Amino acid sequence: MSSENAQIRIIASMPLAEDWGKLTKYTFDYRRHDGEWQRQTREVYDRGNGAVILLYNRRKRSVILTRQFRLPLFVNQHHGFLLEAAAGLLDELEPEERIRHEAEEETGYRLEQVQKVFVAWMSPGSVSEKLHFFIAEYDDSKRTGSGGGVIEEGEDIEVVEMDFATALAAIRTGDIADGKTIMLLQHLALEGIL
Ligand SMILES: Nc1nc2c(ncn2[C@@H]2O[C@H](COP(=O)(O)OP(=O)(O)O[C@H]3O[C@H](CO)[C@@H](O)[C@H](O)[C@@H]3O)[C@@H](O)[C@H]2O)c(=O)[nH]1
Ligand SMILES: [Mg+2]
Repeated sequence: MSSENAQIRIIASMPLAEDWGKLTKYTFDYRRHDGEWQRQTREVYDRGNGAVILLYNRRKRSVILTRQFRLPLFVNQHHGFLLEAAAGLLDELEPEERIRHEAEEETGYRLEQVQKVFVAWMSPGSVSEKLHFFIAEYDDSKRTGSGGGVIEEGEDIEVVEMDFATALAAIRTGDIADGKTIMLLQHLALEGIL
């Protein structure tokens, strides 16, 4: 973060919470397009950057998803069990290294080749996370275990193999409702990969 440039001056930062993630209230001066400076405050939630991967199989025309409980949804009028592409926080690792590790931990597939497709900010008004998107081909020979995540960390991940057509239909019905997962499924369709 640059604290000062021609258009932005950070005036103060006040930690509101420093626990799992960091919630900070920033006061900054912003120079508007008409040249006037305006003082503003914004809360920023920082819990690091992340990576996500969609596993696909051309022959079976299928994808590998995970289903796990997500508390933030549960407290916002959803049952909480969300279908998602495998994802994780970087924790100091390079995105490609992290996502290979995460894919095996969560889905049980060990992938040699992963392809980076794009980077996106998923909630830019409040969350600082930058998310790195990957895809990779899987087949049964790459299966090393049953996945499921790390019990000690409270993970209880169900691995779901789904027809690609069923997954695309599930976006329309709302059964797949996770942003990063929708983006990767649509990427496979748009690029004609599946
Ligand atoms: N103690 C504690 N543990 C937490 C907390 N939040 C998450 N964890 C634990 O931290 C681990 C995070 O797992 P990852 O696989 O690394 O991340 P994720 O939860 O799947 O996904 C996150 O990253 C994605 C990609 O950046 C995001 O898309 C997703 O929203 C989420 O933040 C899990 O074991 C989870 O239980 C918390 O507030 N307290
Ligand atoms: Mg995860």
